[in-house]
Amino acid sequence: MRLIPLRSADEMGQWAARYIADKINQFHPTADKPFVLGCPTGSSPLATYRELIRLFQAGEVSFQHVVTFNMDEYVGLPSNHPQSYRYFMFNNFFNHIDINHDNVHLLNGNAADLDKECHEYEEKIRQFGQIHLFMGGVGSDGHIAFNEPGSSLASRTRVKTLTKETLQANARFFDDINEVPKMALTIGVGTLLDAQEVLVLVDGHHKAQALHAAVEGNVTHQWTVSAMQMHPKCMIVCDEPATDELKVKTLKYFNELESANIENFRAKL
Ligand SMILES: N[C@@H]1[C@@H](O)[C@H](O)[C@@H](COP(=O)(O)O)O[C@@H]1O
Repeated sequence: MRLIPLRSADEMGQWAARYIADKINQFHPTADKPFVLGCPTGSSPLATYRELIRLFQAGEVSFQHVVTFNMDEYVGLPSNHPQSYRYFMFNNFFNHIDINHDNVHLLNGNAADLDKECHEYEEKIRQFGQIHLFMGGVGSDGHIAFNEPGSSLASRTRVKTLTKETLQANARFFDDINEVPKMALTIGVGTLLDAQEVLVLVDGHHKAQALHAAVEGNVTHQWTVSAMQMHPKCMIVCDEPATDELKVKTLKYFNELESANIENFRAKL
């Protein structure tokens, strides 16, 4: 696991966007060989999407041959609801880049048969072989996608009931906590572990315990982000407040490991 300790959420966005753009460009995607990107929603990836749009506008990356799969979606929200993850993705990202909308995959939280929807989603991912890079955020309770505490670390895409903590955390996007859907469709921890590479964004003091669990804790279904310790290629990008619960020694270790890369990245900004 790599940990990239940066200063701020904006800097995280610049790092992650540059990393994703470089990956796409190095892959040389074509219609027959698209780059498959996994996408999260939430406040954490906003700066990354903004920066990816800027890189696209500057001609530094194209999404013409990029296929996307989103991590999760609420159950029962109309697709044009401003808090649906479909709406979020088009509004904050897809409408501003050159992606072919046929290449966008989002779970349908209004499907008549939700289990079938989840099963078919996994099948669609398999048809592309593998997700090359899955970007994710983390909840303050350590959930990745909507894999709430207690989720099987071998889980696949399925319906999940959201915890009270998640409902409370996401209430800020709705007028009333009772409007937050109580269920969601989410890729599983196993789905994420199958990706070739995972990039996790962790920002803010309220995520400090989750970061501690991810980096210093044991692998446990209580903090599903900790499963990323078993991934052969996972990079966690964080800001300063998120490191509040890490041991000084841990932070020093990762700072030293990454200092040349971080200096190099800042020099190019
Ligand atoms: N299902 C989403 C997650 O995919 C997201 O990573 C997390 C953090 O959200 P935020 O980035 O807004 O803190 O919470 C939500 O519940």
